Order: sequence, then C-alpha cells, then structure tokens
Amino acid sequence: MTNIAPSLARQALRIGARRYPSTSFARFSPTVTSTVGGHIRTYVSETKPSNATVNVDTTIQADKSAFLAQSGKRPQDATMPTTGMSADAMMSPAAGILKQATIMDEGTRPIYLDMQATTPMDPRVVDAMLPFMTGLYGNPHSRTHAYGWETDQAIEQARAHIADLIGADPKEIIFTSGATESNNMSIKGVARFFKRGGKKNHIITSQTEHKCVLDSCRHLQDEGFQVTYLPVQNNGLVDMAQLEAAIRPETAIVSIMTVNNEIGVIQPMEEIGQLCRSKKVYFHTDGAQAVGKIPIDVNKMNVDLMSISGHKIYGPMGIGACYVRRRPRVRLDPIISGGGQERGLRSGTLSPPLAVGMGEAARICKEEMQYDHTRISRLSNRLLEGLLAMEHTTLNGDRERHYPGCVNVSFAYVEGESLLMALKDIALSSGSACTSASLEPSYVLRALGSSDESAHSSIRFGIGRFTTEEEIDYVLKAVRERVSFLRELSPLWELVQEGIDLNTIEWSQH
Ligand SMILES: Cc1ncc(COP(=O)(O)O)c(C=O)c1O
Ligand code: FES
Repeated sequence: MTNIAPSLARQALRIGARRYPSTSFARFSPTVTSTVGGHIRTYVSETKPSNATVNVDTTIQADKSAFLAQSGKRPQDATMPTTGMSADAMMSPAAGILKQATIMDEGTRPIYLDMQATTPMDPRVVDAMLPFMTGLYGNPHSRTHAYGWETDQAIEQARAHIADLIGADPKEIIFTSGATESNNMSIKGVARFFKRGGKKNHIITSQTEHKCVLDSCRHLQDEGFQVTYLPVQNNGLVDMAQLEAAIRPETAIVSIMTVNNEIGVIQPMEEIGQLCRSKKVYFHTDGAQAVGKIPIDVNKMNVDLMSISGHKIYGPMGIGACYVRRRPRVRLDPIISGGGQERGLRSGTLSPPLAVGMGEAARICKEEMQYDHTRISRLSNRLLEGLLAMEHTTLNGDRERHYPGCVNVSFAYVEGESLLMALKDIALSSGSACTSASLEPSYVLRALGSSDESAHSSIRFGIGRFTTEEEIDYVLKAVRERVSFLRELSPLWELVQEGIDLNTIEWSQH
C-alpha cells in the first residue's frame, strides 16, 4: 500500500477504457469500445433471483425489458425505497433509483457487487486479446507455418502464467471452457478411469460444493458409483475427522472446493491434501473462487487436480483451465475426445484470444494479488462492520477462514428477495438463491444449519478489484435505510420490538 504506482494504474483504469494509457483501444476505438460495453452490459442479466410469493422472476423480467429499452437514458442517484412500485415507475426519471455505474464509464447502471457471478474484464486483458481477434488468427495447432507458430507461442506463454499463479508446471495446465468443464473432467475422468480398472468406485465431496460438482457426482451415481456428500460445520468448514472417517479403500477421489462461492469460506486445503496423499486418494479442488484471489500452491496443498475459471479472475468468459498433476501422475479418462490436443485430455481447437486473455488475467492477479487483497479486505471490513452494527444481522460462514471479497449476511425479519427488490440500484445476489423450478432456500446455507428463515433473509455482497470506497458507503447507506423500511412493514419485527420472544409463540396451522 506504500507503493502508489498500482493505485495510479487503477485510477487510469477507472477513467475508462478509451483513456487507459497503454491501451490499444484507441486504434480500434469505434467497434472495440462497444464490444467492451456490450460485455460489461451483460452482467446486468446476471442477477436472477426468484421468489414464488413476491413473484420476483416476473418483476425482474419486467425490469430487464425496461432497462434494455432505456439503455443509455437512465436517471441518476436516489435513496427512496422502491418496494411496491411497478417496474415502469422504478425506471422513470422521477424515481431515479439507478446510480451512475462506476466501471469504465459505460453508462448508468446499478453498482456492481456480484463478483462471485463474474468479474469485469480488466482492460489490460482486453488489450492482450485484441491482436488475436484481428491479425494473429492462425490455428495454434497448425505446425507447418508461421500463423500457427505465433498463436501457439502465445498460448504457451498464457499457460505458463496460469501455472505460475498456482505453483504448477505449464505442462500440468489443460485449457477447458471453464470451471464447470474442469470439474466435470476431473471428477468423471478420474472415476471412469478407476472403474475400468474395476478397483475403486467411491467418491467423497461436500454438501456445499458448486452445483456442477454435485451434479457430476449424481451422474456418476447413475453409473454405479457410491458418493459421500460430507456435511459441513456451522461455520461452513469440513470436519477433518469426518473426512478421514469417510475415506475407504475404494475411494478414488475427494473433491472439496477451496473457496465457497456463496459464503466465501476457505477450506483447510493443506490438511485435506495431506490426508488424501497419505491415503493414496486423489484430491480435486474447485478453485474457481480462490485462484487469483488468495495464494495457492498446488504442491504445498498436495492438490492433484484443480479447476480454474477465466471470468472469475477478470479474464474472459468461455475459458478455464484444469490443473492435472504429473508427478505422481494423475490418471483420468478424457470426457471430450477428438484430435488429441491438450495431452489427449481435452480435444478441440484452442481459442488463442481467450487463452491469451486468461493468461494475462492470471499474470495480473499474481502481480497484484497482495495489493488487491489488502484493498478488498479494507472495503470488506468497512462493509461488514457497518452491516453488523445493525440489529439482528449475522455473517454467514467462518469469519477468520474467509475470503473478504465475499460477504454473506442474514438480515433477520427481512425477506432476502424483498430486500433485493428494494436494492435495485445495486447488482447483488441473494444468498438464498432459489430458482423458479425449486423454491428451496440456498442449500449451502441450509448445510450450515441455518433455519429456512435465516437462509431466506441472506444477501451476498461481492467486492472486487474495481469496487470503490464510495460504492461501499452508498451500499451501506442504502441497505440500512431499506432494511429499516422493510422491517417496519413486518409484523414479526413489531412483535420483536415489543419484546416478545418469537420462539414462544404457537403459530396456528393451516
Ligand atoms: C465455485 C464455482 N465453481 C464453478 C463455477 C463455474 O465456473 P464457469 O462459469 O467457469 O463454468 C463457478 C461459477 O459460477 C463457481 O463459483
Ligand atoms: S423464496 Fe426461495 S430463497 Fe427465498
């Protein structure tokens, strides 16, 4: 923090893509700038909560249509609670609930605080990608001419940056389409390899994993595998004694995520790695929310396979990587077959712009991790202290073993979805993200032992590289005002204010 150079670079970044000093945007200005705008604009549709009772889906659809129709003509600032207003009224200049978006002056949109869903691309990443979308278009697998050689060389450099970020050898990095594919590839690949040998048919994972890990395991159950879904403790962490007890002679792989995407807790990686190694079981970790944010060393952690995502580290969407250990060698069946690219583990032509973008994103993360982490911690503490100073609010997940960029808080006596609706000037996600298909509250919070009520009243705040102190202060003020507003409407809150213990009330059934 004593070095002011990074902060100057950041200032430059924040001024906007068109004025970022070393950028080549200027050369491509008219089309490329709008491409960047288009990309950034996509994260408006990332907020997809739903709720049967208040019909959030319908409201959000209406908001989305209105937003897209008015794109570029949105009003400035406001502080009024918005519950009960129609979508049209909310978008009207008089209501003025949308605030100036602060990243790269691409119009007025909500403040972006949904960094676990995706991170905005760093302009330096876009810069590195551009030549590979124009002049450098060779197929990196073409061996017979310069077009192939130059894109191949760039991809290998990108691979080295990613390897460097996690302490791996570049040969151990396999490019994929994202963490979802890497998770599928690791878990299904290892399981199927062992099944062929007929020896091991058991998998261990935890109840708080990302859906793509849980669903890969479910598919393997259909193929005859046995799966243990380990419970977690109230703080969201895996209990090491329980994990050890779950390991059997037939266990092929343990898959436990590094940082949880809903609550930000960091699992005890070194302990899990050590245990797995001593039991000769492969250790896979979903590192989508961890890599680039906290220091990772696959050797220190004894990780055998690790999933990484490009768009969670300020790189492009549609690319990821899978770390696959070479010594001792990890054996797995590929899930995508074909031309044998990526050491035969993932066939298909690689995308040079995407790979280069992810490589540059990894390079920047490594170089600026300490700076980013210090800054994000400061903003996170400011937010958390402010939120916890309100009555009846609690942090979900362990406070110490925690990535500060993910703050998940329960606001008792407020419905999470109603609060999201009241905070339309902030792009957030509800910790209780039920889908329209299932009305269950968050399975992650339920696994922590939260009550349905508490899970339903949770909001996740995602802080990232481009979040500012002013944004945090705005969010704090907005949350304070609107939580009070919603609580005033709640009959339960009224009872609590009268000093009545809600647990003593006998509710009539109907
Ligand atoms: C923990 C975790 N794993 C996997 C994924 C999926 O990543 P991708 O979008 O790269 O497929 C995500 C992103 O939503 C995530 O947060
Ligand atoms: S209604 Fe599903 S989480 Fe709130």
